[in-house]
Amino acid sequence: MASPPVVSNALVQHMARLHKQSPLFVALFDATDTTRYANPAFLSIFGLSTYAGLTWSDLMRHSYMSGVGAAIKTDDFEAWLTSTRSRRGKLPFRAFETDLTDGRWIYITETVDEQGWVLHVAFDISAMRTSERALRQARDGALRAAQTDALTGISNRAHILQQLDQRLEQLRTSGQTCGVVILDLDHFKCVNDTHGHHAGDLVLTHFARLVAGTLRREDGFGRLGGEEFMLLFPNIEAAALTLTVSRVLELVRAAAPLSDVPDFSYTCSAGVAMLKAELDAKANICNADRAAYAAKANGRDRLEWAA
Ligand SMILES: Nc1nc2c(ncn2[C@@H]2O[C@H](COP(=O)(O)OP(=O)(O)OP(=O)(O)O)[C@@H](O)[C@H]2O)c(=O)[nH]1
Repeated sequence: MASPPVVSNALVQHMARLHKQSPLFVALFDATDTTRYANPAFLSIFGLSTYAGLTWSDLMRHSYMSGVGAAIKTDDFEAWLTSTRSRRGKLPFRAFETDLTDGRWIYITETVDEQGWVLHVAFDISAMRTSERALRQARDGALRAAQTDALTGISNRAHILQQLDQRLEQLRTSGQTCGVVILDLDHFKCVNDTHGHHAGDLVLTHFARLVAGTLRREDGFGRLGGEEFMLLFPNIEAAALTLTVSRVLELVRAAAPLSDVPDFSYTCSAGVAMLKAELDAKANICNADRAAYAAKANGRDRLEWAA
């Protein structure tokens, strides 16, 4: 059998030279979403001369603040970031179109490896027929809406379950482990009953943003329904998962999400499990669900591991 081609230094140098001169926008981000490579064309989008130390979120924030680069049309950048991050780097491949502040229109491809590194290759499609652009944009918008929870902006049930299937597949094919966590807000009915449904909505939105801010890019976070959420943590040890979830519970406990009621606080309970290759998606969810139920039964505001 022929052996796989060797990636020699010379080959790498050719690739680097070609990327440098290519009009394609090429960038590579590691699992923490820090830029590890960006060619001059990519940097020119943002009017930057270096990418050193910049994360993808930094690039987006830079665009938003300076008006150079990605056209980000929102009044609430942090909400936009939470929502966009819930779709970013979750599936092995996706492609979409976006516009730049200078009026250019680009087509972006996003390829994700099993270690959570993301390769972007994008190209300028400004010259392509504009008549079909509105249609394509509507299609991308519809896809985003179909994946997004309307209230919190994170993944909806269908999107997080799609990610769960993906993680199960990776566990079966390459042994890549993944933690699954069910988070359920405590006594949430009481929040609605005491402070009103609108306040309840604010708490849910606040919770989603707070938790999203603690996650790695490859982690999945979705709202299953009501006050129940699911998290997926690929490539994590049990001890680290316990620490991460404990930190989430701590942050929630310390939060004051209602500015009108400054002494209002809330808690949540967590059921934690590692995905099991021999179980289907439903049975894996049941496992974490049972643990969440135990956390409720044992007094709430705590995490329990699945048996
Ligand atoms: N404000 C608001 N409330 C919601 C939403 N979705 C579900 N709820 C409410 O969430 C509450 C969930 O109540 P329960 O299932 O009894 O659970 P709980 O009060 O959190 O009690 P425990 O889970 O046992 O701690 C219900 O009152 C629902 O009406 C939403 O989108 N917005």
